[in-house]
Amino acid sequence: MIGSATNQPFIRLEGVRKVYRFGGKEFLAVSDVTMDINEGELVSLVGPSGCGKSTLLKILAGLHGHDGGTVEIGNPETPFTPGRDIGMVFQQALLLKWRTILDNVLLPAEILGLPRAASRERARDLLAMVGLENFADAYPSQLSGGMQQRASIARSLVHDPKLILMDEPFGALDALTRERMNLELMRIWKESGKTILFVTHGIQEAVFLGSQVAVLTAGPARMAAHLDIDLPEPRSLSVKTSEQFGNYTKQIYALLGME
Ligand SMILES: Nc1ncnc2c1ncn2[C@@H]1O[C@H](COP(=O)(O)OP(=O)(O)OP(=O)(O)O)[C@@H](O)[C@H]1O
Repeated sequence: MIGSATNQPFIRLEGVRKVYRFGGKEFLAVSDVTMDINEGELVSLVGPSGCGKSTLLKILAGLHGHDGGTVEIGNPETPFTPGRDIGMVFQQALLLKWRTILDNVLLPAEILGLPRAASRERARDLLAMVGLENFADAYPSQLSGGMQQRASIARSLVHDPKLILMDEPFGALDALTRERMNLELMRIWKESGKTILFVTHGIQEAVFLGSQVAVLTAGPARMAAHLDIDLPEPRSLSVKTSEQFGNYTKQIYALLGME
């Protein structure tokens, strides 16, 4: 984990509120979310379905506005340019089927008009980092779901963004592949040093991956807690059987009223 040289957090959310308006009606999706996130953290956002996790991610991505509170990203040491500095990973890999894996990974660099040769080199390095170096010229249909999701993680990193937003990236994968992808993501996070926000329904997944876990309660989203997760490093799957891990998951179940 890289620490920020400044005392100012990388992300500052203060009393964030979001109202959806449709058909003359209003729906309060996020009522009051306050949290600070330092650079280099992997923060899991966990909470029940419909509690506003994706909405919060979309606000951070600049895809949705907010109706109250403040959202600030960046600090004097690490300035932040919204269109340039965000990488996104969704539940589905959303690869373009007519483009090779390498060309899919290159897409954000192309859209941003980054230098071609350097981007290709970086894309190849990223494919190696996610274990797909031999699939650069393959097409998405030739890859398994887990491999496609690894390609989409490489794509989210190709333009070297400062913030990666992940919305249930492993939700569509089978249980074993999901565990393998958790280990992969852990390694990629350590290697890249990026700030990552990771939305999940999975309490175990949230604790296993997060350096911090933000717990949101049911709609409208409110912060129930923001926990620091202190588990032995490097984390391996066996940590899930430890008492410490069990205590964190129990605490989150209790916060969600699911004891
Ligand atoms: N574009 C929209 N217009 C109106 N309501 C919306 C819109 N997007 C989301 N909502 C509502 O806002 C609430 C929060 O949705 P959101 O997708 O943020 O929740 P979530 O916690 O990510 O859910 P899930 O875990 O099931 O994906 C839900 O009740 C949803 O119906």
